[in-house]
Amino acid sequence: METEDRRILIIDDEPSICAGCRMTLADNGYVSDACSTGRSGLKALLSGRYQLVLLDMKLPDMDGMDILQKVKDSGIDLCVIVMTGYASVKNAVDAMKLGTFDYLSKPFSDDELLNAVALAVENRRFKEAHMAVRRQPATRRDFGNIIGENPRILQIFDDIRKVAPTDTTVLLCGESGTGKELFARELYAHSHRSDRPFMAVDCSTFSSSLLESELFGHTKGAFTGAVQDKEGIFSAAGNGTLFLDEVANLNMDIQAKLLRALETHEFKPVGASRLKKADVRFIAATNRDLKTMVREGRFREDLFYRLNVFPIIIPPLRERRDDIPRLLYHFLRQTCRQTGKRVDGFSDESLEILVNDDWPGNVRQLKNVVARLVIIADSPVLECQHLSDHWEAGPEPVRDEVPDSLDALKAAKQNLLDVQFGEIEKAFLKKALSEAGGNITRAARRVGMQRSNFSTLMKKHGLNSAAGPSSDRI
Ligand SMILES: Nc1ncnc2c1ncn2[C@@H]1O[C@H](COP(=O)(O)OP(=O)(O)OP(=O)(O)O)[C@@H](O)[C@H]1O
Repeated sequence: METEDRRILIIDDEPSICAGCRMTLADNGYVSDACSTGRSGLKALLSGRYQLVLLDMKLPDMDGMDILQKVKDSGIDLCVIVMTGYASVKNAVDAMKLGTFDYLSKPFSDDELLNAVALAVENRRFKEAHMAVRRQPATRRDFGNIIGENPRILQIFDDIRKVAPTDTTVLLCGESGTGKELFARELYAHSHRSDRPFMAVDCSTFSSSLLESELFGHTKGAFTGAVQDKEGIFSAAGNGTLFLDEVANLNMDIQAKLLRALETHEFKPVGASRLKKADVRFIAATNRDLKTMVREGRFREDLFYRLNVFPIIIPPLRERRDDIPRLLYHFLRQTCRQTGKRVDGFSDESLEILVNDDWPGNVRQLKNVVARLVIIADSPVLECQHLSDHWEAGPEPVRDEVPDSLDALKAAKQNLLDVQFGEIEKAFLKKALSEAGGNITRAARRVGMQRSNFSTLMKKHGLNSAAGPSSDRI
């Protein structure tokens, strides 16, 4: 974007902003022009000469949103950085929904301007590179640590291959145990920062005050017990990658500090008066619906858009059942190696039950179940009998984060009840079916339910009538 044919346009009615930006950009090798009205700016943009625009949202003759909409309608592929006052951050977020890449809150520093432009340039290069390169057929050869051939997993490998070489922030979303950390590590391994540190922080394991000092460090005397300066994870990550797990657990105060770190790559240790720089690549993960949290006012909207630049959704295991046999055999071999025990495989019947299970704890639960089955196995083939032994050991607890508000506590309680009640409900259906020899009508009658309700519940739990005598819960 530094060359003459890839100019930057600044549209702002304040001459001092235009002049200041142009000077800073010129000092750093960028070529730019400026327009002081919306109409002249729009005309210049529609000429197609510009690939990046710094756009003021409040112009005397036109609204910035109208300009954005018209450019979008024209089909011109433009990277937009919105410049806005603090009062209109909401407006800026709306603009992001129209395809805006970034926003700068006025007044902004030269560094903030240059950071935003550099990110936009990098994003542009990334998009161009991948438009030019023909899509490679999905292959899993270079993802040796991850077991999966399901099309949605292969698509994730493809996405990781594309996004890993950039410094773009990635948000991994998926239920607990789906493999978010594993995918984060693969992303890191495929990035140009793979020879630098990978630091993982579980945001749910620290109290808010401790987390701030863990992340950003602290100075001596910053709080009781801070007997010396301490480097935080941001500093320790050096020029590496920071994996923020369970990012939904950050409180509002730390969210604001993280937002600054994401925007300016600057952070302030607790008790320090000066900002420090950190050139870190961020990967975040969540098992919560951040959009809902934003709607409920529990997660900052601007931080959400900052994190959600490149979301990767990891499906729960029950939505990729074709991978279950591969995972079962992978963990079977792994446990056999670790324990020195010889178990060759699963009987067809037990495999079918395992494949049809709901796996609320996803791959982590499956891994633990296989380990337990191998340990208790007394024959080279795992039979249904072994599964029922496991079932008596109780369902796998689903790990969850420590709630940080009354609402979150209630949601956690409901979640736990749903999971545990679901298990009881399923066992109840299986028992009734088993006692009725697999006959749905008789099973429903025995427990005093209408057949239609009974069979709806069976569908909910993925049971068929054969799930009677032989089918036991894993
Ligand atoms: N596709 C997979 N292939 C092999 N192992 C996997 C796969 N997915 C997950 N695992 C294993 O399952 C366990 C849980 O994975 P991981 O910790 O990455 O999940 P997570 O989504 O980050 O969980 P949480 O949200 O609870 O932190 C790990 O031991 C991981 O190695």
